[in-house]
Amino acid sequence: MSQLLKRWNELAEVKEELANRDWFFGTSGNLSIKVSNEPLHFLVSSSGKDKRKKTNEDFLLVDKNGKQVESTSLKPSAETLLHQQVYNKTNAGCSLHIHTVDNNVISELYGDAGEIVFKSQEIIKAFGIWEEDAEIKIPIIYNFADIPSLANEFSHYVKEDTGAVLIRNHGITVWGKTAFDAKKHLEAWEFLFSYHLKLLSVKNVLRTQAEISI
Ligand SMILES: CSC[C@@H](O)[C@@H](O)C(=O)COP(=O)(O)O
Ligand SMILES: [Zn+2]
Repeated sequence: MSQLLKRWNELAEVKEELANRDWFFGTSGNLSIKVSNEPLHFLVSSSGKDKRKKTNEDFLLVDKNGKQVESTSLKPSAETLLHQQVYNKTNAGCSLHIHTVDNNVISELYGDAGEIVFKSQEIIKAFGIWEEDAEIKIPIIYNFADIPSLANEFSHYVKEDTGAVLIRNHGITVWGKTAFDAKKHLEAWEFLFSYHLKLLSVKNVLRTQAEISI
């Protein structure tokens, strides 16, 4: 099997899993996977498609400048520039972007602080951090409508082969050495966001109940 087909199948499998989690609301989200280093070529999702559907037009091959390698009527994701930053600046092999209600709410709650820190959660081990009471933080950047400005802001946080950035009221982009790593990190981040929001809302209910019973 060619490297291209292998990577296509790998990305298609990840896309299907994220779709099964219902993480592609209203055509949002995009995915990419590196196919070769020299020249740098990666598969990226086609723009504007319903990512829950599986078709043979789901991805197209682009180069380090985000240009189609072969002539096609398909348009690369509107956010291809962010994926380019990942492959041009690191040795990552896969980059995933999704919009969820939880990641949007977290980004709005902590957007002014510019980051959110999580600690003492077992799932932090999914990021390869094994110390007791470990901390992990994710930066939150402004959602520039102009994609080159967004990609420029995003690039300040693209330093290692794995990482993640929250874009305020937009979504999360996670990258990793492999598709397996990127998906694992994405799931761990969404777990942390969901846990945190649930904890805040339960605490709020308990506080209200305590106030009523005074
Ligand atoms: C309809 S979601 C908004 C889009 O502008 C974008 O943020 C997104 O995630 C999907 O864009 P796409 O061009 O399909 O990759
Ligand atoms: Zn998006």
